[in-house]
Amino acid sequence: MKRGFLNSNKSKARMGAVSDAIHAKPGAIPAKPNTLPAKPANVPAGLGLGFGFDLNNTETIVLPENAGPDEQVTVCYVWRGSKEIIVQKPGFPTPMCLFATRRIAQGEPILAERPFLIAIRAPLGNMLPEMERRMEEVLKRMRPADRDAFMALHNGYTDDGSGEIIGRVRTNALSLDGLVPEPLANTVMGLYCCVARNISLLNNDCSPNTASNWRDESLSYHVFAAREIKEGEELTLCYADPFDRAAQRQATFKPYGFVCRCAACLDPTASDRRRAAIRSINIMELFSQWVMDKTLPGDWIIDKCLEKLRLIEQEELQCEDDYQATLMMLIHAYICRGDAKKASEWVARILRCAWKMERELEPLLDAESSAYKKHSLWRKRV
Ligand SMILES: C[S@@+](CC[C@H](N)C(=O)[O-])C[C@H]1O[C@@H](n2cnc3c(N)ncnc32)[C@H](O)[C@@H]1O
Repeated sequence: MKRGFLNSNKSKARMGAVSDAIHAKPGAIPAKPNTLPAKPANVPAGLGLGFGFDLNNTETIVLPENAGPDEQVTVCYVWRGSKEIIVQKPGFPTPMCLFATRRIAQGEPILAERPFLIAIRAPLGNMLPEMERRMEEVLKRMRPADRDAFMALHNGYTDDGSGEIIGRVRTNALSLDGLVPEPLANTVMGLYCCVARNISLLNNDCSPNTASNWRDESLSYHVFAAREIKEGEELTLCYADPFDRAAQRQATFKPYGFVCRCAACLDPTASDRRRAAIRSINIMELFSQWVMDKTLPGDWIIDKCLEKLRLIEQEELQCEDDYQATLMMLIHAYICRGDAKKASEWVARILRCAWKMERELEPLLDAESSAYKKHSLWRKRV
């Protein structure tokens, strides 16, 4: 999960769930890519690229439409067509779950929340005043308590013409994959962001201790512990791409009005070197090479994976896709070697990445499972 501009059971249970292991205090988010419905939603004629950034093709909707008075709702300022994408999702609106946790182990759910606002990512430049005016109308659709909570959020964009609302969105929004009608998806207009009461309070750390995913079917963000979180540790996410160099990340944080003093930013030379090394180890390519080239030692790819994993853990970047992808290659490597016992140990590790929801791997938890012998990679490299 990244900040929007950079990169929650009936009644109370639907409101979003905050683990009792966390506490929100003043000054204290590609999610799994969403799939579009099999049948494309009805998109009004004229909503296409040729029409450019035409705000007349937008609408304000409140979802779920028939929410009870104590159910969290989201005011969405979106392109026409997104409403159909959302309401046609199988299971929508799925009730959210309550989590009760104390010790925060890797993969434990911490917070599930339906945002109070989803909006088109604000355009820059001369569109800002028009966007701000439209957002004033959007805010009128929010419940008073949500509006108050929104306006109480920090605004770091006070001197770039953003306005009070757009400024708060830009400071606090998390980006959201999907939900954009087909003609606009994969364009500069094809990105939404959302603001939520609790998740928007997460501060930045370039080695964040949370990872999250967005679930269309409940219109909610879910935050998990990306690694073991100690008692008293602040919960964080990264507002920038953590693989950017430290200087580049600081430039990204500038409009937010802070200088990051996390461990990676305080020792940028060593950290930049390790982060570059993580990215330089293309584990998928190396895996293909190892499967084809039988002259390479049997444990060659395993050493590469372990090296990458060591660097990721040193930089505390378990929230990043590289971590889970490396664990997956280790599992594949052991399956290729016909070692179900070792593979199952790494399956147990990857299943702790609960934010990734790799449920199809569950049968491989049991080293005796017949799923191993049926696997397409079984004993491919013995
Ligand atoms: C999304 S808000 C986070 C919640 C905010 N701390 C608050 O009190 O509302 C983003 C703002 O928090 C502050 N912030 C976030 N991460 C920070 C950090 N690592 N160091 C200092 N300030 C930070 C900055 O003022 C930033 O504009």
